[in-house]
Amino acid sequence: MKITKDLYQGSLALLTDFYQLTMAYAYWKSGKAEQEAIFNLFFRKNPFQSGFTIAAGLEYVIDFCNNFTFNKGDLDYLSEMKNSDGTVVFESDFIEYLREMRFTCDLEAVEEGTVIFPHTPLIKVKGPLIQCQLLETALLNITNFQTLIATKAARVALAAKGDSVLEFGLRRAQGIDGALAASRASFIGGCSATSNVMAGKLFGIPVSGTHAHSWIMSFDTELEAFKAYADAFPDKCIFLVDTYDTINGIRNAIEVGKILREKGKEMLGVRIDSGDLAYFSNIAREMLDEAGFEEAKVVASNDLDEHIITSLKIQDASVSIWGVGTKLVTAYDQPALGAVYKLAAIKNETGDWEPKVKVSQQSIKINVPGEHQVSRFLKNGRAVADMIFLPEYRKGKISATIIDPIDPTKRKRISFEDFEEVSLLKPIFKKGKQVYNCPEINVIKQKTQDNLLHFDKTHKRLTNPHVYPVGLEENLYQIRTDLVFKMKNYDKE
Ligand SMILES: Nc1ncnc2c1ncn2[C@@H]1O[C@H](COP(=O)(O)OP(=O)(O)OP(=O)(O)O)[C@@H](O)[C@H]1O
Ligand SMILES: O=P(O)(O)OC[C@H]1O[C@H](OP(=O)(O)OP(=O)(O)O)[C@H](O)[C@@H]1O
Ligand SMILES: O=C(O)c1cccnc1
Repeated sequence: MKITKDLYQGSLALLTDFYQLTMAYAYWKSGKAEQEAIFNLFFRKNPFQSGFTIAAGLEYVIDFCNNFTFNKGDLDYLSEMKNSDGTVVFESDFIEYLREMRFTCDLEAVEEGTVIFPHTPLIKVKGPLIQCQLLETALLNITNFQTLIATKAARVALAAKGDSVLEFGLRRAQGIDGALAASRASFIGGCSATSNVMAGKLFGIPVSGTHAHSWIMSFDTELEAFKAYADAFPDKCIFLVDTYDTINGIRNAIEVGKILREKGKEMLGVRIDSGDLAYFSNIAREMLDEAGFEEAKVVASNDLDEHIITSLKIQDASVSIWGVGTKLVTAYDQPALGAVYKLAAIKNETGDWEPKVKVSQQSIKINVPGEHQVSRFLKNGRAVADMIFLPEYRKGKISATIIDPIDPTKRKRISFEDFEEVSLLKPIFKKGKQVYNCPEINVIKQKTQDNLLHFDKTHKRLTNPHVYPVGLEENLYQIRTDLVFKMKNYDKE
C-alpha cells in the first residue's frame, strides 16, 4: 500500500470497531435496524485535573457524517469476511442494505471552542438504531482526541498569560493524523501558530518556526551560521543560541543583529532550547537590552507544558514566546479523554420514547437518560451553572433545582428570569441534511477565548480548580434514579 495515495481510498466507513458491524448485522437480522434511537456522546471527568474542557472536532464529525457511505472496496472487504467454519460473516442482503444506507439522522452538538463540562452531551444523535450504532467509534475517535488537545492547549495558553505559544509537536505526535488533528486542536485551544506545514495548508493555521541545531552544526562556526541565515531570511531571524554555549550564542546573535540593523532590518529574537530557561532567558534579556535590542523576543522551548511555563513565570523568566511540542500534542499527562457514547432513549413499538440507563456499580458511570437539552445560565456575562433537562419538564416553570449527578447533596436553585440562558446543543444535521455552517478556524479559536472569559478564574486554575456546577434538573434526576432502581430490580429477577 502506498500511504500517501491509498490510505483512506475515499471512505472512512470502516473506521470502526468490528463489533459495531456485527451489532449492525444483528439489528438488521432482528428487524431493529430502523428503530429510532437517541445516543449521547459525553465525558465523565475533565482531563488533566482541569476545571474545564474545550470542545473540538465537530468539523471532522460533520465531514464524517456527510461521507458516511460504504464504498465498493469497503463492501467487497466485508462480503469476503469468513467465520471459522468458512461461512460468510455478513450475508449478501445485508451487504446490499449497507450499500444503500445513507446518513439520515438528526445530530445536535456543542460548537467547537465551547467550554464544556462532564456529563453534558457534546453530541446527540437521533435516528435509525443501526446508523447511530455505526457512528459510535468514529465520533468518539474524533471528539475524544481533539477535545483533549484543545483543552491542553487552552491550559498551556492560560499559563503563558497572553504570550504567543507556538505548537512544535509534529515530530513527536501520535502518527500522521494524530499530528494533523493535534495541530488543529492546539490552534483552537489557544496556540498562535504551528510548525506543521501540512496543517497550515489543510486548516489555514498560521505556520511559523525558527531553525534547528543542525543548521548551526553544518557551518564551521555559529557566527557564520547566523550570518548565512540572516542573508536568507533578513526579516525572520530568531537565532537558536544554545548549540555550543548559550551566552556566547547570544553574543553572536547580537553581532548579526547589528549587521542586520545596518541594512535596515531587525532581528526578531533568540531561541533557547536547553539549560535553566529562567536563568538564560534573563541573561539573554539583559544582553539584548544592553545592546539596544529591546524589541527582540526571547523564545523558549524544551519539554514545556503548562506547569513548567507557570513555574518559569513565577521565576520571572524573560520569555515572551513559548515553543511547545511533545507534552501538548501527545497530551502527555493524560493520553485520552475517556468520552463515551451511550444509548439514552429508544422508540418502542407504540411510538413512545423509552429512556434508557446503563446501571453501574460506580455512580459516575450511570448515563443521563432521555432526550435532554443543556442550558448555560449567565449573569452579567459570568457563567454560574449548566442545567441538563428534559424540555417537557421546563414548560411553564420559572425556576428549577439542579442536582449534581454524582453527589445529590450538591444542589443549586436557579430562577430563570435572573439569568441569561444559552442553549449549548446546536442543530447540525436534520434528517441527514447539514443545517450548520462550520465557522472559520480563526472564529473557532476566538470562541474559545471568548467562552473562557465567561468563567471565573477559580475554574481556570491549573491545579485543584473550583468545580463549576453542572446538574440534572430535578425531574430528570428523579427519572434517572427511578430507572436505575427499576433496572437493578430487573437484574435480580
Ligand atoms: N528554570 C526552570 N524551572 C523549571 N523547569 C525548567 C527550568 N529550566 C528548564 N526547565 C525544564 O527542565 C527540563 C530540563 O530538561 P533536560 O534536563 O532534558 O534539559 P537540558 O539538559 O537542559 O537540555 P537537553 O537535554 O534538551 O539538551 C525541561 O523540561 C525544561 O523545560
Ligand atoms: O521539546 P518539545 O516541547 O517537544 O518541543 C519541540 C522540540 O523539538 C525540537 O527538538 P529536537 O527534535 O531537535 O530534539 P531535542 O529534544 O534534542 O532538542 C525543538 O528544539 C524542541 O526542543
Ligand atoms: O521552528 C522551530 O523552532 C521548531 C520546529 C519544530 C520543533 N522544534 C522547533
